[in-house]
Amino acid sequence: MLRNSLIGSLRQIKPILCSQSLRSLSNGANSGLTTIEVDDKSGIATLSMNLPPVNTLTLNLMHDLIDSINQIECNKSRGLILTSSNDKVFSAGLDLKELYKPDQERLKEFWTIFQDLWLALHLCGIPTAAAINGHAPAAGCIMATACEYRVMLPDFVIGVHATRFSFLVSKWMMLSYQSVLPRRIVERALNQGKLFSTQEALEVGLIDEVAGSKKEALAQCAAFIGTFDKANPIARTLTKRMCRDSDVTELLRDRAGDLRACVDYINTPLFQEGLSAHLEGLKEKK
Ligand SMILES: CCCCCCCCCCCC/C=C/CC(=O)SCCNC(=O)CCNC(=O)[C@H](O)C(C)(C)COP(=O)(O)OP(=O)(O)OC[C@H]1O[C@@H](n2cnc3c(N)ncnc32)[C@H](O)[C@@H]1OP(=O)(O)O
Repeated sequence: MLRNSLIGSLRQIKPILCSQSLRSLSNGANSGLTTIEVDDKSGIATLSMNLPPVNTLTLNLMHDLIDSINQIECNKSRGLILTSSNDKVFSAGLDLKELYKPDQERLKEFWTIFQDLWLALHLCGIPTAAAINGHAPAAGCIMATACEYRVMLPDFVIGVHATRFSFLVSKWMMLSYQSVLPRRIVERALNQGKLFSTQEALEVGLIDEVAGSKKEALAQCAAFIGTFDKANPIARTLTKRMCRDSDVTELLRDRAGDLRACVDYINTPLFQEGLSAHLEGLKEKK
């Protein structure tokens, strides 16, 4: 019953490209904000975000990421490693400019594609890992928590600091955080708007390992993906999705409701004032 409903829900977001032959993965279908490199020996695909200066999740980057995840999954790569081609920032999270005094239709599209991206990553059938080679605040952290394993480089920060700017997060974003960290730590960190240093993130279990360089991080992610070699891939995928069922059901059950709540909240003076101050703060930093 659970499995059938899960498979039913998953069909809604199944990649549409799966019937095509995609042995040589390219980003022809998107606008080049991501790159995919497949290691011929291991069969593992590295998906890099490549939107200077800080990989903000714009509509285009999110579209590219979804296309790329679908391509990698359809091509039956052995695993997916998400990383950044910027050596200081993994991702700065959602594009704040899209949230400030937004055009209402575009905001709806923006939030819907963010939901799609999280679902694509969270339910990706193959093993996933994040090589976090730079700062990963807010939605940058949420993307990393949607992966199955996290390796991070030293001297960066990761976490969801939304409350600092009077932002809230959706329940499914919170559940993503909570799928990695104990609830009491999530509750405290969200309420504090805490960004964890690499070392703190390791100590609480937000990340699994620290790496000395990006090359090492990619190797550690690949080693994690290799740990599934003895598992039957279909059984593994179904098991992963069953384990994640309660996290995604919250969103799949009422995507329209989540969209409405978020759009309403983003339009409040509380949110808009907090965002305006945050954007000023980013400018003044210079
Ligand atoms: C009651 C029921 C309610 C139900 C639920 C309601 C839910 C409501 C939803 C509300 C939305 C909440 C969603 C939150 C998720 C998010 O992801 S929001 C994004 C948050 N991200 C940030 O705050 C990160 C901000 N950036 C930084 O901290 C730094 O840039 C950095 C540490 C990532 C990197 O620092 P550095 O390398 O020094 O670069 P900068 O000089 O700071 O930045 C370069 C350049 O980029 C601009 N920029 C940075 N981040 C963003 C961003 N997220 N969006 C847009 N632009 C960004 C920055 O301003 C610089 O621009 P200029 O060069 O000055 O033009």
